[in-house]
Amino acid sequence: MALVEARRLTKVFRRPDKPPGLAGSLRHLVSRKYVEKVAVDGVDLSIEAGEAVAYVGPNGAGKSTTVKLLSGILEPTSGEVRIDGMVPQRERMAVAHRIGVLFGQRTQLWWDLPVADSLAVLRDLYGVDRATYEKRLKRFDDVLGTGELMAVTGRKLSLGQRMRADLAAALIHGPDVVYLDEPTIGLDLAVKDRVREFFRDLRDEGTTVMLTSHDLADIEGFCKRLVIIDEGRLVFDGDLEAVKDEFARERILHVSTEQRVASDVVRDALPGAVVTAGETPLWHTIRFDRFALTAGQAVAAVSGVATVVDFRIDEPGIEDVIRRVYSGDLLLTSDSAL
Ligand SMILES: Nc1ncnc2c1ncn2[C@@H]1O[C@H](COP(=O)(O)OP(=O)(O)OP(=O)(O)O)[C@@H](O)[C@H]1O
Repeated sequence: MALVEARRLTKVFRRPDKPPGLAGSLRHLVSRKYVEKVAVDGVDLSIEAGEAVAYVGPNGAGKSTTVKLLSGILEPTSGEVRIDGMVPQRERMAVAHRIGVLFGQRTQLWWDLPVADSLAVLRDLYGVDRATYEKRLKRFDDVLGTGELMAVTGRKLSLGQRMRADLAAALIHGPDVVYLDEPTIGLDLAVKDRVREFFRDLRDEGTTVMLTSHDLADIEGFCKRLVIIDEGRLVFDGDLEAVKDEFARERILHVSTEQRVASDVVRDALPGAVVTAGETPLWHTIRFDRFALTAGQAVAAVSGVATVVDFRIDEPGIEDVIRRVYSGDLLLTSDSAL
């Protein structure tokens, strides 16, 4: 059995449908109406030990709700979750020892306590022995620079400091499954880099990671598997590189020539490609289907009409893949990835 298993996982939220104002509140008192929101809709997901999975989707797609269901914070409306065979909603303490959760938008540090005290409370709660605790603190300090934050109270931390301290709090008990929900949101680039490096270390040590992020740079080079959710349903579950290869067919070649050549001339040399003017009059941008043409053939074709001085090729990014899934271009069916 996989380390993390969700079967037909569903969460329906019910909230009062209350007309605005006092009159509306009074009316709601006598005739209560509710609206239902299906936040997670029949999600099946299996994550093996050691996998790093990217969980992406547009705003309101159901990502955070899934993470809350997988960690036992929320009770599913139907379906079930198992973490190493245990149901997190029932075996709370046993599962809490195995998982770490970081919500980028919310802290789990105590507002009025110095970070050191928050971490010590968590240490005692999880029964982490002193030597292991000190070793982990040192490591967090080495990679995340948390040492300088120890004496600062939760409320005084800047966002970047808060995230680093929260990561330490999420991992102080050495969980083997970690859910990271928007872990780099609002961080400056230097802190992002440190945090990403830390995630790579975690993954390389065999920690199972599920990462939710709108910042696709968090995902590239970190997660092998991509899971996409939209309106509560999984619309894609597969290998990130494979899907990039299969669906991001377009290659973009930027080429500069010694002499000016009209785009039409280049276009005639490259039937099927889309040729537009580049960043300077000596550059052209050529979009082509990589299954129809190789980059070498494209460069050779331009060389036939002018002397090529320089070129570069843009690889398709994960943004392309996700954009295509959202636009319905990349439709997944039961006999493809899902
Ligand atoms: N406690 C709640 N009560 C009612 N509706 C909720 C609750 N929590 C989430 N929702 C709704 O469920 C849907 C999914 O929300 P969720 O936060 O899981 O999305 P998300 O994919 O994490 O979005 P984002 O990327 O914006 O954080 C949204 O329509 C949201 O408004």
